[in-house]
Amino acid sequence: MSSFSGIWIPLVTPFNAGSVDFNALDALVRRYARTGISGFVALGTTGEPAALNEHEQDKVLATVLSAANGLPVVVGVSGNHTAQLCERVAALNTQPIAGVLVSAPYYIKPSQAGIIAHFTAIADASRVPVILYDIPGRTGVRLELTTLLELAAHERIVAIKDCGGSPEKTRSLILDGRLQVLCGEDLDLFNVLCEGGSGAIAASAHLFTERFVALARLLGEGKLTDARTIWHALVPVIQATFAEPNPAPLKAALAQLGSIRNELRAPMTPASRGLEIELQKLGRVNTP
Ligand SMILES: O=C(O)C1=N[C@H](C(=O)O)C[C@H](O)C1
Repeated sequence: MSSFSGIWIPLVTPFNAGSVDFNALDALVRRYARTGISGFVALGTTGEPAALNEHEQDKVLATVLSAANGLPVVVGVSGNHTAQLCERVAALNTQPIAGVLVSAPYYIKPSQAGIIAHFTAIADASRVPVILYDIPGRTGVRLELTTLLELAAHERIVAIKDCGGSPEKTRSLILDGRLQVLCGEDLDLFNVLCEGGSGAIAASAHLFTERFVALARLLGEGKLTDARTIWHALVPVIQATFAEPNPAPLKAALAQLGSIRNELRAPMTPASRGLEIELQKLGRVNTP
């Protein structure tokens, strides 16, 4: 059975003078692959996939796969045209990927029955595991608990990236036990892992990655006091990472570290100067 647990990094897509910076992406992935993370998400929300054409998306995936050093790679898939997404997933299945991370159809607000049919069609079209991505703040549509429990019966739907905003729903899914629950709301990470979540897909884990890994390990071992110390130091970093639209703060922080250029594609804009200064201070405070 595939395991979606531990800390997964939903990678940023570096740019340089308007083009995708594949060298920077390659170097990032090689570095993170040595930090103890469980895997990567390519083309997740943080990777600005809507700003990439198909050729760029394919090349990003190829770059991540070749640099991941054997770590599993999940690919983000989003859209609201069920048949087209089934074709996309079937095409992705030809790649050595660990799964697809599929968000609910955005903008058009289908019924729960429509959502069940959508995910079922995609899971039927896939040979690799499907991770549901519940993020109503971005898609405009909630995945109700009954919907998720029905989808959990599908043999290829094995996990959820949970940004659903409902601790009760998260708890019910953990107790149900059929879907591995990956926290997708970084500030909820400590609580979700304590409740029995399997891990996290956390954009903020681009920063102080080893500490996120240690946090998950310590909580798994029941070492609450040590885990708390790490968590309390990470909270301001996570807050700053999401103080402005993701991935702008993250790209500013990674640029300060010299890993990438501080560039996004329109309509996304770079972090404000004030936040850049705050990120710089946090980097100094948190650097051992
Ligand atoms: O790219 C992702 O996957 C993530 N997206 C969330 C978001 O941008 O809302 C945040 C999460 O940390 C990972």
